[in-house]
Amino acid sequence: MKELKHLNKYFKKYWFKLLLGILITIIARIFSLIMPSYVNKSIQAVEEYMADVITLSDAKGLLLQYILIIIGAAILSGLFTFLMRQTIINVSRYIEYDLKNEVFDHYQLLSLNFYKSNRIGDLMNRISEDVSQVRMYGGPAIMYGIQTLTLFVCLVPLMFIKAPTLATYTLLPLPILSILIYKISKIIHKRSTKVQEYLSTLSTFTQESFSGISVIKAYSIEPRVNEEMRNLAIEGKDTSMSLAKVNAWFFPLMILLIGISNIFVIYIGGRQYINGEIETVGIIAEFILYVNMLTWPVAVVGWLTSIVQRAEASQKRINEFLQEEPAIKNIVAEHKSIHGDIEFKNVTFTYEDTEITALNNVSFKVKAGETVAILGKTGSGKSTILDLVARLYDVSSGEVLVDGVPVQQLNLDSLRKAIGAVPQDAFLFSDTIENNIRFGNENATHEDIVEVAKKAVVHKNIQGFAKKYDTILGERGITLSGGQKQRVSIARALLKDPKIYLFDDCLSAVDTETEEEILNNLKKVSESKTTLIVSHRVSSAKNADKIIVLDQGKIIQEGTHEELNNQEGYYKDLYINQLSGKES
Ligand SMILES: Nc1ncnc2c1ncn2[C@@H]1O[C@H](COP(=O)(O)OP(=O)(O)OP(=O)(O)O)[C@@H](O)[C@H]1O
Repeated sequence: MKELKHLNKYFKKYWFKLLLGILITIIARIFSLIMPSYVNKSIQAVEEYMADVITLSDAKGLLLQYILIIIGAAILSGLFTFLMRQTIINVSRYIEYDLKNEVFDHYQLLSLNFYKSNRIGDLMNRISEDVSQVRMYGGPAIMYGIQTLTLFVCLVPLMFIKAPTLATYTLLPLPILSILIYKISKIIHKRSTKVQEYLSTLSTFTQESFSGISVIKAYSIEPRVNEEMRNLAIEGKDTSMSLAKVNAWFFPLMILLIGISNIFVIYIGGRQYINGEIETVGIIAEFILYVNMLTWPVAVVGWLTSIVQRAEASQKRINEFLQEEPAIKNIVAEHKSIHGDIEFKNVTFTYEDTEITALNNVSFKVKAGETVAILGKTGSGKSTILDLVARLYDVSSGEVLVDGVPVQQLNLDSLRKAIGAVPQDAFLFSDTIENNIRFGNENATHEDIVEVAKKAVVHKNIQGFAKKYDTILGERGITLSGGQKQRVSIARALLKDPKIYLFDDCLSAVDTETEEEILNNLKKVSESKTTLIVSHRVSSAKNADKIIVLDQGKIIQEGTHEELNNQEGYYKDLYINQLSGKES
């Protein structure tokens, strides 16, 4: 139960509703207890009439009175059972909602390293499946727990007062039922976990098959994929069958044990009645009703134990992530407006997971408003520079300064709000094109969006779609070509109108003519903005105020287009190659 202590704050938050729910549960159970004794009384009244103790009209009057009481108690018990679900189950839904938000908010704080070291499926499972398991503890477990406790506290003593020997025999099979249900619940849990795991494998497989359908078709590997699918289906059938088999035991077992209890009641009760140890046959009917009322709560004891164990295991997994400290911490509370000067001072950076030193003692300065292009072979550390400016990672040694202040000492929100980043693989959400661009500025009007789309040279393409700016983009924007996606992503950054632009090879998928047009537009837009452009093309770099060439994490050349073109080296070779149309 140690892990579940995390939920205490939520129980405190909803204490009133919870307490009310507990009271209502107790009242609902007490009303349900009224019925069996009045069934007994009704039979007793008939017995008395048959023995000529009371007249027919007295018997009728008594029966009517008892029936009305039974109906009234059933209605009240039903009403309170409804209210019980409305309070306790509602509280569990609130807790589920709060916990999901808490986990999600925490996920948002965690840095990229966390996402790399944990699978997305695992993150999703903890926020959905595990939170649902925990909800069962916050709702059904409490509700059935209180119900069972109330019934036991009220009913068992009542049964012993009415007929002690009969009560002993009636209750005898129930603990066995409880233990059996507990054991079966555990097996059910194990097997349903396997089914869950299987389902997530299946969904990953199908998702990949559909996303990669063009590769599958191009390589003509449909038979292999079909075979894999067939094997997965067989595995799915086997795991589901093994779950169904054990599930099939649940209710028959319950019915068997209720049956045994009922036989005890009838046999022992009948003998006791014949021997005159119990005064009325109505007691037998009353006890049969008690047995039926007790069966579910007794079965629930076993079920509850396994629910609590599962909730504990799930909360443990949730807590593991909640206790994860964000690697990038925002230690400065006050916001600051950013001007746009950037400086790298002897920056070395090693990725923790791969231990690759992406940048090695890199130093350079960019004045606010300047444009700097970063070139170099693939894997030379270009994107890493942009990531460090946005403080997606913290440097291993050296300093990244923005406006002369180390980025760690800037408010993270201020820093990131001042940056408009266009990543290498433009990510678009499954939403309209307009909303995807609006991401850059929630308050922008349609006209603003059209204006930036024009600057990013994607307006004409968008106009070509039937629904224009309202075109919904599929998962990862599959309805757009690579170049269109890049340009929508550029429009999004332009709309933000930030102080610093970080363009990461974001024109790689557009033709050189469009590239030229976009670059001209960007030049106008970014006149007073600090701009870092990562590229493989000289055409994107030649107009920059400064060009930096990286190789294996080190700066090997630095200067303007003219300067670098006048010295032997990577830049000049690249320029000549690209001029003559060859690929570098
Ligand atoms: N997220 C990451 N985790 C671990 N290693 C990484 C990560 N990103 C990059 N690296 C490694 O760091 C080195 C520099 O990568 P970076 O992406 O900065 O290069 P790049 O010059 O932008 O390459 P490209 O031109 O291909 O985009 C590479 O060796 C790469 O494998």
